[in-house]
Amino acid sequence: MNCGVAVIDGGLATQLEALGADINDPLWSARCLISDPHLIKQVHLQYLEAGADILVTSSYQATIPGFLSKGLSIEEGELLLQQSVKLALEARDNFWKLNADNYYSRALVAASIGSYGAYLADGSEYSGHYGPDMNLEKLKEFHRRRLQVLVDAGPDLLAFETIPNKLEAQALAVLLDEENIQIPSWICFSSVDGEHMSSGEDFKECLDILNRNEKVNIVGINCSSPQFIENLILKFKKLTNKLLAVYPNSGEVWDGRAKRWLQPECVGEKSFDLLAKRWHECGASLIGGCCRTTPCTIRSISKLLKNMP
Ligand SMILES: C[S+](C)CC[C@H](N)C(=O)O
Ligand SMILES: N[C@@H](CCS)C(=O)O
Ligand SMILES: [Zn+2]
Repeated sequence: MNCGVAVIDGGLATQLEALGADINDPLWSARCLISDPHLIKQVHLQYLEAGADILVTSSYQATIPGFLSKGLSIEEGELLLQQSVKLALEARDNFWKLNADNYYSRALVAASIGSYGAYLADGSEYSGHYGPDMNLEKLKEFHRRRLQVLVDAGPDLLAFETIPNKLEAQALAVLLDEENIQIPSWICFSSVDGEHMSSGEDFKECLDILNRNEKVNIVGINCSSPQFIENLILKFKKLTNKLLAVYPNSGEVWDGRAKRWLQPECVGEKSFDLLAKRWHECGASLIGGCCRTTPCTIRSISKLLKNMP
């Protein structure tokens, strides 16, 4: 990794869609694990080509209960979770065999673990409203088996993504301890106002909890507007000494009911790559893109941050 920065890949689900996959489904991108695994590998290869140092797997919305509701067995669901890691490891290894030269680094594979809200498939990863019956134990049990299966499949790290509230972050931190996870992990949050967690809670209380947990190596923001990121990095810098990861979306806003992306009310003037340079200057160490960002986005970041030709 060059210059103290690692480039994370870009949107996986939305790039699968761009390649023709139908992800309008409660499983969202995880549907492709059943129907189009070759497309998942193709997207991973596109991001490697674009200079990504870290590939995030296709398991964001892949859950055992989600697969069960499609009529699959527990064993079949677990195999699909393993497959998500295998596809990324194979893409990484194939690409590295052909491209172990000056400007590519051997990429790492981060197993994606989307929030409980992602599993609900109703956009609640941007509200954090999980209902009055939700509690720490339920969130731990929701996440436990998928975490075990993904870790056993051999990724280099874990990427908890689009976490919208403090309770879920706390559940994940406790789970990492209970399961004695030995690979590094990041926990990234969504924010819809650029100041708070999506739930409206303060980041401070949440980061105070994570600061006490050594299994969480990296914290940050994903799938939120790029316009919010600089302010949030400066905020996080005051609240934690952990490494910071930022991989915002394109700035479009997900309408969870209509299941479509809406144009932002106000469009910033700076391009994504220039913003990314600023995020690095402000202290982010891992930088990439989330939904609706593309291999072109990642190539432009790689050029600017790592001097990739
Ligand atoms: C990050 S959002 C665009 C993911 C999709 C959502 N969980 C859904 O299924 O509608
Ligand atoms: N890693 C997931 C995040 C969705 S918010 C993806 O890129 O599809
Ligand atoms: Zn996203």
